[in-house]
Amino acid sequence: MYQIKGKEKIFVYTGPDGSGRKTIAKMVATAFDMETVISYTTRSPRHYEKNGEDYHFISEEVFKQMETNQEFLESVEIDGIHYGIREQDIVDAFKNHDYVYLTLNPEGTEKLKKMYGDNVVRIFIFADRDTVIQRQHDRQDPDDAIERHMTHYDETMSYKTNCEYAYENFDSPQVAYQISELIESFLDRNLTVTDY
Ligand SMILES: Nc1ncnc2c1ncn2[C@@H]1O[C@H](COP(=O)(O)OP(=O)(O)OP(=O)(O)O)[C@@H](O)[C@H]1O
Ligand SMILES: Nc1nc2c(ncn2[C@@H]2O[C@H](COP(=O)(O)O)[C@@H](O)[C@H]2O)c(=O)[nH]1
Repeated sequence: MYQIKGKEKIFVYTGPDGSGRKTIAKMVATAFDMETVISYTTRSPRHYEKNGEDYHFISEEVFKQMETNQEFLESVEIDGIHYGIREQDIVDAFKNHDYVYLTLNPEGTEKLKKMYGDNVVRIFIFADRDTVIQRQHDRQDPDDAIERHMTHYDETMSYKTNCEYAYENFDSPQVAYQISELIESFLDRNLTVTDY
Protein backbone atom coordinates (compact mmCIF):
# COMPACT_ATOMS: atom_id res chain seq x y z
CA MET A 1 0.00 0.00 0.00
CA TYR A 2 1.28 3.47 -0.95
CA GLN A 3 2.57 5.27 2.16
CA ILE A 4 1.13 8.74 2.02
CA LYS A 5 3.61 11.43 3.07
CA GLY A 6 3.48 14.72 5.02
CA LYS A 7 1.17 17.19 3.38
CA GLU A 8 -0.07 14.86 0.63
CA LYS A 9 -3.85 14.67 0.48
CA ILE A 10 -6.41 12.74 -1.52
CA PHE A 11 -9.64 14.68 -2.10
CA VAL A 12 -12.38 12.19 -2.91
CA TYR A 13 -15.51 13.43 -4.63
CA THR A 14 -18.37 11.10 -3.91
CA GLY A 15 -22.16 11.23 -4.10
CA PRO A 16 -24.87 10.13 -6.51
CA ASP A 17 -23.97 9.42 -10.13
CA GLY A 18 -24.97 12.36 -12.30
CA SER A 19 -24.89 14.87 -9.43
CA GLY A 20 -21.99 16.71 -11.08
CA ARG A 21 -18.99 15.38 -9.14
CA LYS A 22 -16.60 15.32 -12.10
CA THR A 23 -17.81 18.67 -13.41
CA ILE A 24 -17.15 20.34 -10.05
CA ALA A 25 -13.87 18.46 -9.51
CA LYS A 26 -12.51 19.65 -12.87
CA MET A 27 -13.58 23.25 -12.23
CA VAL A 28 -11.82 23.26 -8.84
CA ALA A 29 -8.67 21.58 -10.14
CA THR A 30 -8.06 24.34 -12.71
CA ALA A 31 -7.28 26.73 -9.87
CA PHE A 32 -4.83 24.47 -8.05
CA ASP A 33 -1.84 22.26 -8.64
CA MET A 34 -3.97 19.12 -8.39
CA GLU A 35 -4.07 16.04 -10.51
CA THR A 36 -6.62 13.29 -10.88
CA VAL A 37 -6.03 9.59 -11.40
CA ILE A 38 -8.22 7.83 -13.93
CA SER A 39 -9.84 4.53 -12.95
CA TYR A 40 -9.71 1.28 -14.85
CA THR A 41 -13.08 -0.25 -15.67
CA THR A 42 -14.52 -3.29 -17.43
CA ARG A 43 -17.60 -1.45 -18.68
CA SER A 44 -18.01 -0.18 -22.25
CA PRO A 45 -17.45 3.50 -22.96
CA ARG A 46 -20.49 5.76 -23.40
CA HIS A 47 -20.75 7.80 -26.59
CA TYR A 48 -19.12 10.86 -24.98
CA GLU A 49 -16.32 9.00 -23.17
CA LYS A 50 -12.75 8.59 -24.36
CA ASN A 51 -10.30 5.87 -23.39
CA GLY A 52 -7.52 7.33 -21.25
CA GLU A 53 -9.50 10.49 -20.51
CA ASP A 54 -12.63 9.32 -18.71
CA TYR A 55 -11.49 5.80 -17.85
CA HIS A 56 -9.00 3.20 -18.95
CA PHE A 57 -11.46 0.79 -20.57
CA ILE A 58 -10.14 -2.76 -20.24
CA SER A 59 -11.40 -6.32 -20.59
CA GLU A 60 -12.40 -8.61 -17.72
CA GLU A 61 -9.26 -10.65 -18.40
CA VAL A 62 -6.92 -7.68 -18.12
CA PHE A 63 -8.69 -6.50 -14.95
CA LYS A 64 -8.33 -9.95 -13.38
CA GLN A 65 -4.65 -10.06 -14.33
CA MET A 66 -4.11 -6.65 -12.74
CA GLU A 67 -5.88 -7.86 -9.60
CA THR A 68 -3.69 -10.97 -9.51
CA ASN A 69 -0.63 -8.73 -9.84
CA GLN A 70 -1.97 -6.64 -6.93
CA GLU A 71 -1.83 -3.52 -9.07
CA PHE A 72 -4.91 -1.86 -7.56
CA LEU A 73 -4.78 0.38 -4.53
CA GLU A 74 -8.56 0.13 -4.39
CA SER A 75 -11.11 -1.73 -6.48
CA VAL A 76 -14.85 -2.41 -6.35
CA GLU A 77 -17.47 -4.32 -8.25
CA ILE A 78 -20.70 -2.41 -8.92
CA ASP A 79 -23.56 -4.29 -10.62
CA GLY A 80 -21.09 -6.78 -12.11
CA ILE A 81 -18.76 -4.05 -13.44
CA HIS A 82 -15.24 -3.74 -12.08
CA TYR A 83 -13.58 -0.43 -11.26
CA GLY A 84 -10.14 0.20 -9.79
CA ILE A 85 -7.45 2.75 -9.08
CA ARG A 86 -3.96 1.57 -10.00
CA GLU A 87 -1.49 2.15 -7.19
CA GLN A 88 1.37 3.13 -9.53
CA ASP A 89 -0.82 5.92 -10.95
CA ILE A 90 -1.21 7.34 -7.45
CA VAL A 91 2.55 7.07 -6.85
CA ASP A 92 3.20 8.93 -10.12
CA ALA A 93 0.60 11.62 -9.37
CA PHE A 94 2.19 12.35 -6.00
CA LYS A 95 5.64 12.71 -7.60
CA ASN A 96 4.65 16.15 -8.91
CA HIS A 97 1.66 17.12 -6.80
CA ASP A 98 0.74 17.24 -3.12
CA TYR A 99 -2.97 17.02 -3.86
CA VAL A 100 -4.68 14.31 -5.88
CA TYR A 101 -8.42 14.01 -6.45
CA LEU A 102 -10.57 11.01 -7.30
CA THR A 103 -14.25 10.37 -8.07
CA LEU A 104 -15.40 7.21 -6.33
CA ASN A 105 -18.52 5.52 -5.06
CA PRO A 106 -19.03 5.48 -1.26
CA GLU A 107 -17.63 1.96 -0.85
CA GLY A 108 -14.30 2.90 -2.43
CA THR A 109 -14.27 6.24 -0.61
CA GLU A 110 -14.66 4.46 2.71
CA LYS A 111 -11.83 2.05 1.88
CA LEU A 112 -9.44 4.92 1.18
CA LYS A 113 -10.56 6.77 4.31
CA LYS A 114 -9.75 3.68 6.39
CA MET A 115 -6.33 3.41 4.70
CA TYR A 116 -5.26 7.05 4.96
CA GLY A 117 -7.41 8.69 7.68
CA ASP A 118 -6.99 12.49 7.80
CA ASN A 119 -5.05 12.49 4.53
CA VAL A 120 -8.30 11.64 2.75
CA VAL A 121 -10.86 14.45 2.56
CA ARG A 122 -14.33 13.36 1.47
CA ILE A 123 -16.38 15.87 -0.51
CA PHE A 124 -19.97 14.78 -1.05
CA ILE A 125 -21.71 16.37 -4.05
CA PHE A 126 -25.43 15.84 -4.36
CA ALA A 127 -28.64 16.88 -6.08
CA ASP A 128 -32.21 15.68 -5.69
CA ARG A 129 -33.36 12.51 -7.44
CA ASP A 130 -35.24 14.24 -10.29
CA THR A 131 -32.31 16.53 -11.01
CA VAL A 132 -29.75 13.73 -11.31
CA ILE A 133 -32.11 11.77 -13.57
CA GLN A 134 -32.62 14.85 -15.76
CA ARG A 135 -28.87 15.52 -16.00
CA GLN A 136 -28.20 11.95 -17.09
CA HIS A 137 -30.96 12.19 -19.71
CA ASP A 138 -29.53 15.50 -20.92
CA ARG A 139 -26.14 13.95 -21.58
CA GLN A 140 -27.92 11.07 -23.33
CA ASP A 141 -26.89 8.29 -20.99
CA PRO A 142 -28.58 5.03 -22.01
CA ASP A 143 -31.77 4.31 -20.04
CA ASP A 144 -30.32 1.12 -18.56
CA ALA A 145 -27.32 3.07 -17.21
CA ILE A 146 -29.63 5.67 -15.62
CA GLU A 147 -31.78 2.93 -14.06
CA ARG A 148 -28.68 1.18 -12.76
CA HIS A 149 -27.39 4.39 -11.21
CA MET A 150 -30.72 5.24 -9.60
CA THR A 151 -30.89 1.89 -7.76
CA HIS A 152 -27.93 3.21 -5.73
CA TYR A 153 -29.31 6.72 -5.11
CA ASP A 154 -30.76 6.25 -1.60
CA GLU A 155 -27.86 4.20 -0.27
CA THR A 156 -25.38 6.68 -1.70
CA MET A 157 -27.24 9.64 -0.16
CA SER A 158 -27.04 7.94 3.25
CA TYR A 159 -23.23 8.31 3.07
CA LYS A 160 -23.50 12.13 3.07
CA THR A 161 -23.27 12.45 6.85
CA ASN A 162 -20.06 10.39 6.92
CA CYS A 163 -18.27 12.88 4.70
CA GLU A 164 -16.24 15.81 5.96
CA TYR A 165 -17.94 18.24 3.53
CA ALA A 166 -21.19 18.16 1.55
CA TYR A 167 -22.51 20.50 -1.15
CA GLU A 168 -25.76 20.52 -3.07
CA ASN A 169 -24.83 21.12 -6.70
CA PHE A 170 -27.42 23.51 -8.02
CA ASP A 171 -25.17 26.36 -9.14
CA SER A 172 -21.89 24.68 -10.15
CA PRO A 173 -19.68 27.86 -10.27
CA GLN A 174 -20.87 28.70 -6.76
CA VAL A 175 -20.11 25.19 -5.46
CA ALA A 176 -16.73 25.16 -7.22
CA TYR A 177 -15.93 28.50 -5.56
CA GLN A 178 -16.85 27.15 -2.10
CA ILE A 179 -14.70 24.05 -2.60
CA SER A 180 -11.82 26.18 -3.89
CA GLU A 181 -11.97 28.13 -0.64
CA LEU A 182 -11.89 24.83 1.23
CA ILE A 183 -8.79 23.65 -0.66
CA GLU A 184 -7.21 27.06 -0.07
CA SER A 185 -7.69 26.51 3.67
CA PHE A 186 -5.76 23.22 3.42
CA LEU A 187 -2.95 25.02 1.57
CA ASP A 188 -2.85 27.65 4.33
CA ARG A 189 -2.64 24.92 6.99
CA ASN A 190 0.29 23.34 5.14
CA LEU A 191 2.08 26.68 5.04
CA THR A 192 1.55 27.10 8.76
CA VAL A 193 3.03 23.68 9.48
CA THR A 194 6.04 23.87 7.19
CA ASP A 195 7.02 27.54 6.97
CA TYR A 196 7.13 28.71 10.58
N1 LIG B 1 -24.99 22.52 -11.60
C1 LIG B 1 -25.30 21.90 -12.73
N2 LIG B 1 -26.38 22.29 -13.44
C2 LIG B 1 -26.72 21.65 -14.60
N3 LIG B 1 -26.04 20.61 -15.12
C3 LIG B 1 -24.96 20.18 -14.45
C4 LIG B 1 -24.53 20.80 -13.22
N4 LIG B 1 -23.42 20.15 -12.78
C5 LIG B 1 -23.16 19.17 -13.69
N5 LIG B 1 -24.07 19.20 -14.69
C6 LIG B 1 -24.17 18.28 -15.83
O1 LIG B 1 -24.70 17.06 -15.34
C7 LIG B 1 -24.10 15.94 -16.00
C8 LIG B 1 -23.47 15.01 -14.94
O2 LIG B 1 -22.33 15.66 -14.41
P1 LIG B 1 -21.01 14.85 -14.06
O3 LIG B 1 -20.62 13.94 -15.15
O4 LIG B 1 -20.05 15.85 -13.58
O5 LIG B 1 -21.59 13.98 -12.85
P2 LIG B 1 -20.94 12.81 -12.01
O6 LIG B 1 -21.47 12.94 -10.65
O7 LIG B 1 -19.45 12.82 -12.19
O8 LIG B 1 -21.62 11.53 -12.67
P3 LIG B 1 -21.08 10.27 -13.46
O9 LIG B 1 -20.14 9.53 -12.58
O10 LIG B 1 -22.31 9.52 -13.77
O11 LIG B 1 -20.40 10.85 -14.70
C9 LIG B 1 -23.09 16.50 -16.99
O12 LIG B 1 -23.69 16.55 -18.26
C10 LIG B 1 -22.83 17.92 -16.46
O13 LIG B 1 -22.49 18.81 -17.50
N1 LIG C 1 -14.64 2.73 -5.74
C1 LIG C 1 -14.48 3.13 -7.00
N2 LIG C 1 -15.52 3.73 -7.63
C2 LIG C 1 -15.33 4.13 -8.88
C3 LIG C 1 -14.11 3.97 -9.55
N3 LIG C 1 -14.23 4.48 -10.79
C4 LIG C 1 -15.48 4.98 -10.87
N4 LIG C 1 -16.14 4.76 -9.72
C5 LIG C 1 -17.55 5.07 -9.40
O1 LIG C 1 -18.37 4.03 -9.87
C6 LIG C 1 -19.69 4.53 -10.09
C7 LIG C 1 -20.22 4.10 -11.44
O2 LIG C 1 -19.48 4.74 -12.46
P1 LIG C 1 -19.98 4.81 -13.97
O3 LIG C 1 -18.96 5.71 -14.65
O4 LIG C 1 -20.00 3.45 -14.53
O5 LIG C 1 -21.34 5.42 -13.95
C8 LIG C 1 -19.58 6.05 -9.95
O6 LIG C 1 -20.02 6.40 -8.66
C9 LIG C 1 -18.11 6.30 -10.07
O7 LIG C 1 -17.69 7.48 -9.43
C10 LIG C 1 -13.04 3.32 -8.86
O8 LIG C 1 -11.93 3.13 -9.38
N5 LIG C 1 -13.28 2.92 -7.60
